[in-house]
Amino acid sequence: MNLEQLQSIRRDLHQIPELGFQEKKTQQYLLEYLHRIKNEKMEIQTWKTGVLVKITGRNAEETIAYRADIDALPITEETNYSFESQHKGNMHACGHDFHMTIALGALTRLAENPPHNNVVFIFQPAEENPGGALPMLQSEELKAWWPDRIFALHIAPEYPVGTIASRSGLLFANTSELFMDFKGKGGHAAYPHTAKDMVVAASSFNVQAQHIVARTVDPLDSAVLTVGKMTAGFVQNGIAENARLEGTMRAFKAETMSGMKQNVEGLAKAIELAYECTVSIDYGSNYYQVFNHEQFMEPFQQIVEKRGFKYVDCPPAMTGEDFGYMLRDIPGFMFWLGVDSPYGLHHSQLQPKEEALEVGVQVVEATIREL
Ligand SMILES: CC(=O)N[C@@H](CCC[C@H](N)C(=O)O)C(=O)O
Repeated sequence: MNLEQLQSIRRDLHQIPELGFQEKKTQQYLLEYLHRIKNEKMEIQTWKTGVLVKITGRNAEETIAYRADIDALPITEETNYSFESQHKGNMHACGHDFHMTIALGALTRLAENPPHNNVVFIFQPAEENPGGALPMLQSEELKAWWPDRIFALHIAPEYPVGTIASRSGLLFANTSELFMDFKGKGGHAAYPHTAKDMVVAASSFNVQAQHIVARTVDPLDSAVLTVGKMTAGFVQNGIAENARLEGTMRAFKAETMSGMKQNVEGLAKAIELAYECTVSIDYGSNYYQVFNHEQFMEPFQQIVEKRGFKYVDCPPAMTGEDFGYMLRDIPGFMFWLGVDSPYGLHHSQLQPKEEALEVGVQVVEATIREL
């Protein structure tokens, strides 16, 4: 498969972004492609909206797996691509269209010329939300094809095409979503003393919550508390009875995350008292840290450099990934693939360079054959 074919697949997938566990068209697209190239070495099965493919190795001693996530984000695309999202309000703004295309490219080459060992390709739903990796790990389908080793990639807008970045040990943080509902008393804007204003209560929570990272987390440790969405009220001259904050917390250490949750709960109680309201907290999905197993990193670096690409030993990031659960249970690693976009992950104008597709396919194929 050449770059033109990879681009064509990526552009098809880019137009049909679907949220976690709703990836029906994406699954259909993957299955149609896989059945077109299917041969006697390949087996295909589905799990919810995901797909698993096994290629039997020539002389298999073990099984290596490669995981690609397939879901998209509720972001309205602003790239002006001729092939922009046909699902208004959803976008492949985290590069999962790239991840799937690279998997299909490597799979096609390996199906034509099978590797020594068995390989399982995992097209996993719901990475962004609510998390597909953990239930997939517990599924009969994956248990039947349980791999000995596993790896995955994520596109990296900040690195040039041809650069691969990773590290031994911690790569991505522990994460917890944060959903908070504030309930007070609505009223007329001109009579604030008769109401309990949840715009003020939720704003106050968000401003004060910034002290949690700044003043309760050891400066030599690292954590994040970000509210990405805030909704409240109905009208400009009314007082909002309800407000909702939606965010995420990140920490490199699990105990730091527990401490932050205690502080969030303490502050919520203080807001209840101060603003005479009720506050409920839901932590949504929590992802386990991505921790790369040391034994793979040196051989992987050699595989990358042997193909003429640049390997960078990078610092850990505050991104999260439910692939962390897979690495908790199966030895392996994850790496960043440079795609050189002026706009970052989760941005409505993310524009990864498509030349990186070929780099990804070469590295994934070579890793499966040589690691
Ligand atoms: C690589 C990446 O961007 N992953 C997402 C994972 C989201 C986890 C969860 N929905 C949360 O927001 O905590 C990320 O935002 O890092």
